[in-house]
Formats: sequence, C-alpha cells, structure tokens
Amino acid sequence: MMKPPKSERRVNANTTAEELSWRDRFLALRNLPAFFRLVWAVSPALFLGNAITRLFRAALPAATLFVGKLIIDEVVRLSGQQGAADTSHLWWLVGAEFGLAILSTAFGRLVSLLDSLLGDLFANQTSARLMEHAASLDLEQFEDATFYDKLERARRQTTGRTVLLSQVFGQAQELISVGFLAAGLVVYNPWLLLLLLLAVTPAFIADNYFNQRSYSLSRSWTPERRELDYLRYVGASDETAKEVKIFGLSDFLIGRFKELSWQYYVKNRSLAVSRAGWGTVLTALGTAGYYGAYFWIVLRAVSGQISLGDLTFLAASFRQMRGSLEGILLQFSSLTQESMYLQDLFDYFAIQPAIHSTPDPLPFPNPIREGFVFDNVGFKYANASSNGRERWALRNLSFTLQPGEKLALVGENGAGKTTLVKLLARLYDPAEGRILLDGHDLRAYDLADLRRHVGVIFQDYVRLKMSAGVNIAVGDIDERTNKPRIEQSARQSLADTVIAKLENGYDQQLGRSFGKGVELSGGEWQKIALGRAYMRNAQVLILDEPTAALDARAEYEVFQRFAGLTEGKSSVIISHRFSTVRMADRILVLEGGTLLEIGSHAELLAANGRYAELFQLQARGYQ
Ligand SMILES: Nc1ncnc2c1ncn2[C@@H]1O[C@H](COP(=O)(O)OP(=O)(O)OP(=O)(O)O)[C@@H](O)[C@H]1O
Repeated sequence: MMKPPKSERRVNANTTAEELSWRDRFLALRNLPAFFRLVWAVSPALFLGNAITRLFRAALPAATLFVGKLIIDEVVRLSGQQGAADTSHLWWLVGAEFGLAILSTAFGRLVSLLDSLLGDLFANQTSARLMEHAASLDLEQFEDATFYDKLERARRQTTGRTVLLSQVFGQAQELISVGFLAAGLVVYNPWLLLLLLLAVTPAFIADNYFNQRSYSLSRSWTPERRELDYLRYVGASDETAKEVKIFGLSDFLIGRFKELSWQYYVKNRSLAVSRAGWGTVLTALGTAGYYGAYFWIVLRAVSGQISLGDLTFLAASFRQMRGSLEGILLQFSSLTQESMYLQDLFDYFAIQPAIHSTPDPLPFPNPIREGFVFDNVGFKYANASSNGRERWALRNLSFTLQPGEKLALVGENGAGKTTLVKLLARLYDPAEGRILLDGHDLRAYDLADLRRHVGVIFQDYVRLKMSAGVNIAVGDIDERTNKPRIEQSARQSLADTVIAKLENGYDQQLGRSFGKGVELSGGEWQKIALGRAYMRNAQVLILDEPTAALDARAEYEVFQRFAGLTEGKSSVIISHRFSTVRMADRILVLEGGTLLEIGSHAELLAANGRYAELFQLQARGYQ
C-alpha cells in the first residue's frame, strides 16, 4: 500500500488546519520524497525525460541574454569601424540567438507535454489505488463521517497533484536559471543581488500567509463540500428524480445548495480580496527595488564604466531575475501548501483496517464439521447511542448454527438480525464474546477464504448499472465469462424469465444511467440479485429478506429451489414472512438485540411465546 515513512507523517492527521504553524508547513515538505517515489513509479521514463528537458531549458535564458549582449557589443564595435566591416561574426551570433529562441520554445512545449502525460498517468493510478485501499478497509470505517472527509480530501488529491511535480521541477529549473543569471550579476555588483532579495521578500511572506489561510478554509469546509456534492446529486439524478417531483423537493434542495455555496463563496471572496490587495502593494515594493537597481546600472553606463551590451545584459538579467526570484519564492509557498494537501492523501492511505487475516490464518474448513458457535456475543455500532447511552445492537447472544442446518431469523425491525449476519460474515468483529467455527475463533480463519465460503445476499443488495449477466455474476465475479453458469443461476433464481424479456438478454445494460439501459421492477431486480447466491459455491448461504419484493408465486418457487441449492449446506434466512420462516429447521427469535426463543416452528408454536404470537398475528391477517 501507498504509505509514507513515519518521518514523513509528522504532521498530525488530526491537527486542524487553523493550528498549522510555519513549522508544520515546512514539515509538510517532508512528503515530497514519498511523492516523488510515487511519481517515479508511475513512469521512470517520463520522469527522467521531464527532469532532463527542464535542466536544459533552465540554461537557456542566461545563454540568450549573454548572446544578446555579445550582439550589441559587436554592433557597437562594427559601427565604430571605418570602411567595409566583416559582419560574419555578428550574423553567427544572431543565428545563435535565433537557435536558442527556437530551442526554448521547443523545450517549453516538450516540458508541458511530459507534464500532462505524467499527470494523467498519476491521476489514473492514484485513483485506482484509492479504490484498492477503500476495498481493504472495514465496513465500520465507511459508516464514519470523518472517514468520508478524509476520503474526499484524498480523492481531490488524485487529480492536479502533478501540479506539484511541475512546481518542484519548475522550481529547480528556475533555481538553475537564477544561478546562471546571478553569476553574471555578481561579477558586476553583488549588492544588486541583495537588493533584489530584499525587494521580493515581503510579497513572499504575504503569499505564504494567504496560502495557509486558503488551505485552512478548504480543509475546514470538507464536510460542507461533500454536502454540496450530495445536494447536486440528489437534485439531479435518475434515482431521486421521481420523489423530487412528487414531493416537490427541488426548491428545498436548490435553496440549501444556494445557501451553502453562497457562504463558501463569501468566505473565499474575502480571502481573495485581501490577497489581491496585499499582493498589489507588496509587488509594487519589488518594482521599486528593480527601478532602484536599474537607475544605478544606467548611471554606470552613462559614465562609461560599462558597455552598452553590459547595460542591456544587466538590465535584462536583473528584470528576469526579479521575475524568477519572485516566482521561486511564491512557488515555494505554494509548494508547502501543495505538500500539506499531499498529507491528506497520505493520511488516507495510512488508515488501516481493524478486520484482517492473522499472520498464519487457518483455511476455511471444507466441509464444516461442528458449525458456528456464538458464545455470549455482543456488538454495538460505533456511532450508535440514544439519549447519551450506548446502544448494543446485539448482546449476550449464544447459539449454535449446526453444519447443514437451515436457520431462520425472526424479529421486529431493528432487533439485530442483519447485524448477526454481518458478524457471521466478519464484516464486523464482536465487541464482546466470540464466534467459533469448528472450535476456532472466526478471526483465526483466512478472511478472503471466509468471505468466499459465506455468501450473503443483503436486503439492500447493490444494483449495478452494468449488464444483466454481470449483475448475476457478482456472486462469483471471476466466472463472469462463464455463460452456462450464469444462465444456470438465472434459471434457479427465476431471473431467466426477467432476462428473456430484455432486448439484449444477458448483455442488456440495466439502470438508466448509461447507453440504452433499462430499469427493472423491484421484484425483477430481486430475482437478479438472488441469482448471485446460485453463482456462489459457498458453504454457508445467507439471505437477508430475499423475497420481500417477490409475488407470492415467485416466493414459493424460489424457496423450493433454494432448498435444493442449500442441500447439505448451512443457511440463514431473515424474513418477516412466516410462510418462509416455517420451512427452516430452527427459528431464532431476536428482540432488542437478545435471543428470546430458539426452536423449530412446531416447538415455538407449542411454547406459545413471542413467535407464536407473531405467527398468529400474521395468520389472522390472511383470514
Ligand atoms: N450501520 C449502523 N450504524 C449504527 N447503527 C446501526 C447500523 N445498522 C444498524 N444499526 C442499529 O442496530 C440495530 C439493529 O439493526 P439491524 O439492522 O441488525 O436490525 P434488523 O433486525 O435487521 O432490522 P430490519 O428488520 O429493520 O432489517 C438497530 O437499532 C439499528 O438502528
């Protein structure tokens, strides 16, 4: 994974931008080596090409000025000669200056080209790494708003971060240019250099200050920026359009968007205005310094102490150096700013998942011999609390899921059924107690292997805006080109009847976002999603309200087939429909996160407890 060495992570991720001191900002520059390693890894050839081209280009300004000086001196010498003069040397010089001008343009273009190629590659690769890293993180991390802030800040760093590369390279290029020019100036008068430095320093300090404030503003507004993105999405997307219309939400959404974006604009505006004001005043100081030096050079030329060529060389060197120095100092302050943004990228990559395989993981048992044992399991969501009290989603939960057993989970909304399933698939780890599989803690097993063998179809399954075939193949994505297997799964989940009606069959794009995509009904989508369970050759199959959107006949058929699929395998079904639930070997009734009853349909009816009550309630509804 992309992780900077410790020394380069010195700027604390939690330091608020407002508190960033000059020291923090300089420390942020430590991110540069790690950044350069990343860019180098993207393309060593482009990286080297860029560096070399810039080096050559750096020498050109001083060389051009020097040739210009030689030309003027030669013209002055020739104009003072009697009779026909030999001008061949002069034309050689003019030709050389022309050549240098062409080279300068060509190198300039080449540098831009290499920058943009490298920039595109870097953006692509970093985005891919961002996704890779996201995939390695815990579900719990995705439920935390500050995580999204980090992700958002990191995402913004994938594009445009190569500006930093051009800046550092450009900076080096300018420094070399300035070195050449300074060598020329020092020969005449070192004090000129000092004057120049003094003239540009105030603008540099001001710029640093404003860059820091602009970074602070941008950072502290991350949640609002995400909200703006969200409002833009809700206000204009196929998934929300119908409710936005029905409930007449557009004014409300647009109003909120305008209010928030206006607040951001006002904050940005006041910063931009004071930056422009101070910038003007302080740059004028720089100009005054330049004209002071110019005055001195002209005086020396008038008194004959330097030649006309020297005058033009010095004046132009001085002007160019001022520009370059100003550029270097200002770039330096934006460099520290960019390095701070870089910190956001590294902070994101430094987030580590808590749920991972142990160093020597056990392979998932095949077949399962003893089953899963929940031993006094408790779990609470990190962000869950009510009236300031911690809320446990599950507590004191003990039961066994036998190999080959069909277990149904029953309970009212929020009772903890889905949470139990997530613990089984190790999307979360228990906060209390433990889950054993064949006598070993679930954490001892290889995570990827566990996920392969525990297949879950969630009630809020993902509806991919991709082809129907891929939507089924999700159950075993490596088999996405295995058409017979996809078709077989579709037949078993009744998705084949849905696909038969689609113009392009399995290749039909679903969802309306791309091309000629078509939308499906809720039940049709559910049949497609159920196909995923048949694709997966898992030992434990879990269906979380798999048939809620199916009509009665489809539900009946699905369960007939599902019984065949799970023959000899363990399965867990969550359902509010007792017609489904009663088919299970055992039924576990949850209430408020704790186990209330467990037993077969007949046993629980005989016990005449909560299950019997809920069952009779539903049965009465059908009478
Ligand atoms: N991601 C989450 N973050 C915080 N709390 C959550 C989260 N998911 C669920 N909860 C809370 O945990 C409790 C159990 O939720 P769970 O989803 O397991 O219930 P359920 O029995 O599956 O409900 P339903 O029948 O409505 O699907 C609920 O009180 C819920 O509010």
